[in-house]
Amino acid sequence: MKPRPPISHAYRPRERKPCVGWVKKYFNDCLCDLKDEISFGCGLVSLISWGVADIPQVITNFQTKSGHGVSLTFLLTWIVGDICNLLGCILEPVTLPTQFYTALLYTISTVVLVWQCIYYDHICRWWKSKKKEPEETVGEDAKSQAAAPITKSHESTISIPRWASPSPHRKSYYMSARSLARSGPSAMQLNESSSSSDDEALPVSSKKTVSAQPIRIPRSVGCGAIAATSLNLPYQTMALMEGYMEISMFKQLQVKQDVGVDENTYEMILGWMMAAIYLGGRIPQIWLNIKRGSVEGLNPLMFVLALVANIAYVGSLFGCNIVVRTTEREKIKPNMPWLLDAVVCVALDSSIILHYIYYKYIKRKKITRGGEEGEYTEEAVKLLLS
Ligand SMILES: NC(=[NH2+])NCCC[C@H](N)C(=O)O
Repeated sequence: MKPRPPISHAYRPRERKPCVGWVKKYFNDCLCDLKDEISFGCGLVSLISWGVADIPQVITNFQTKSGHGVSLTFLLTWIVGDICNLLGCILEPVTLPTQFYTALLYTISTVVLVWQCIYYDHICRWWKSKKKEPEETVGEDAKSQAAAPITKSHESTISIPRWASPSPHRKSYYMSARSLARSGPSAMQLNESSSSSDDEALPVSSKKTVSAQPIRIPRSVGCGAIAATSLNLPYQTMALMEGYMEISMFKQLQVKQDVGVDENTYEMILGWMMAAIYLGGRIPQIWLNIKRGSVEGLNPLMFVLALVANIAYVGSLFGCNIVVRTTEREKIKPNMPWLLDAVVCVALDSSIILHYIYYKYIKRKKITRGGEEGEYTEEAVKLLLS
């Protein structure tokens, strides 16, 4: 391990202003010039974007009572990547508090999202198929009664519910750019009913039938879980903030005891693992969209927010840590996994957003134009837009 550069000299020449009180207090960071402020601002944008990124998808899932629009494999890779990232934050002696909080925030929100998808797509289905069995028996009895010639029509009709759902920087010592950069990034669109090309391919009559018979799933469970998680979050976060402050003090001590910065092998392994997992995770989502030829149930805002968060993360890295704060080229190397991850994620998220635009607007227009009669087309448009 290379000896850590003397902490106290790292940024002192650039210190011109006193630290900003709340930044010092809550983020344990000191902004001494405009570049620091830009960097911190980018980190903050990234933190906020990540903090809310999953909410649109959570809302869409709640509205559709399904998580089929988003790939569960993609979300699970996010969680695995997040765990690597959190471990990296804890191991890294010079991690910024913004990084740690961001990582914690998106891990929690992604856990909520995954839980919701599993709940709607697996637990609910299983539970309803269990309930369905006795009801089907009743339905068969009803059918045989209906077949009897004397039975009146209104008595014979027993509707059987279909339960199956459709589917930085530290002034006191050298700071790794990764700290800010890690505060990463996804988008959502509130109240948008997503209509897939699968739906679009359906004849109008069958679409009407589907919309006339909404699948009813009790909301209380999903609501309760989300509310409970959200209510608990501030308290958990406060406790974690306190915990983090302690860890960070301990880490500062470590730094002073000349712990190496650049060549933390475990951190690098975790960093590259995290980057590979995050990047690989987009593939199942892209594949799902292509396979279905549809973006039904997917909230694009999640990816728009991820895009903003990743761009802001790169901005915070380049804006201050790597280019400005650190002049030594070799300091870029340890931050490469985070930098590469954010840059490639921007490209992949852009492609997912383009997919969304294609399936939602361009492909839909083509289908609409393909209508046989004016009336049919208009009606189809209304249904598709609804
Ligand atoms: N659960 C999360 N949102 N994790 C953040 C992932 C960050 C990573 N750069 C990505 O865009 O995939």
